[in-house]
Amino acid sequence: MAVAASAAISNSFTPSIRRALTSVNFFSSLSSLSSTTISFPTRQSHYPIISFQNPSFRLMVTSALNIETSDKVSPSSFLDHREIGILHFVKYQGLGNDFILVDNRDSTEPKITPEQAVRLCDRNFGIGADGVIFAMPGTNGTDYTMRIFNSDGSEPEMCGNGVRCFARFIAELENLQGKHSFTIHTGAGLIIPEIQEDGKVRVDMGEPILKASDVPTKLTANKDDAVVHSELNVDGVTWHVTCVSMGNPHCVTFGNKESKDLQVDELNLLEIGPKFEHHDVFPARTNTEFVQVYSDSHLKMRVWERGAGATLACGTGACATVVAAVLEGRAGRKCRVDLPGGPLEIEWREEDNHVYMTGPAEVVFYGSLSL
Ligand SMILES: N[C@@H](CCC[C@H](N)C(=O)O)C(=O)O
Repeated sequence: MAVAASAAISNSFTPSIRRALTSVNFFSSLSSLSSTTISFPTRQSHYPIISFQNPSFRLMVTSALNIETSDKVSPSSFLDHREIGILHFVKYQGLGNDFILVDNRDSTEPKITPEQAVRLCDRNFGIGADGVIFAMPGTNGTDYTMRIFNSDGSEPEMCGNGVRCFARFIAELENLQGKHSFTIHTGAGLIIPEIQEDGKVRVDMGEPILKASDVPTKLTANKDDAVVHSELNVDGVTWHVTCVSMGNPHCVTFGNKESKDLQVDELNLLEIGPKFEHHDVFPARTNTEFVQVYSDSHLKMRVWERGAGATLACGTGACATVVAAVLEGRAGRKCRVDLPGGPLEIEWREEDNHVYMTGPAEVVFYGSLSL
């Protein structure tokens, strides 16, 4: 079985990668090893090859770590192959929030189902990711459409770290270098990422939605139409919450009646997170951000994501956090938000009411699978 799968996969690689694999007798090693390292005479000095044997799908990945470019083989030549039954993907991460990116530009139907996404996202039995993202044809005149499945198979409207990865993925697919900007249709409307010269991606995330019924939350609005610093009882503890949608719902808290200023490292996120996510005041469930204020322009945040649990970062969550901090009078409009996976720069601009997010997005590895 392993050899058959490997043979199919081998055809998906560029000739130089195939030569390298063949030269170390890769295919016979696949049936007995779960992990091995291969020297590559191509664009990478050492290519760790990891194979997963799984009854429901077969997968091989090639790591993109330690890249030393030495010839003309480009990642897009790998992605260009289109064998029937074989799905190529690239795994990306934005501050440790990781995604399986699928080239879906030839169809408006996602190439994998939510159920398959759950299996692929599994960190023990699959590739491991917080979600699967599809790069699709544009809608209403946009360059592209982005759809995403969370690791639980649900489909959110938007993903901030994901859209930075999406922009880098498009640049790779289209073989673009340097500064580039795209218009992307998402469930949260038009999103415009711009790849900067340094490789980071700055994203116009649009306007935050504050109207309680649109977030959505059943909590009563107390500041115009918005829910700001409102009391929410979660498992006997009264938390102060501000509700913000960045296309997807967020509940932001800086503390509760017992501990007014949170020490976010002390939180038991696994216990408290799901109680917020499934609270009956959030009809579409919610993402929750627990925030500590360092200064007027520096916040620290941990997140419990709807449909994905505790992740290392959440872009829409960082945006919602700064909006909530401004509404509660805790910080200015331009902040650095520290997440477990690293910092994001966020600005809620007064001039256009848009939120701008800047941060990294990197390839982790390339892979192929037969579903
Ligand atoms: N990690 C993402 C958010 C992904 C969607 C979220 N889990 C939801 O269901 O709304 C981000 O970086 O924004």
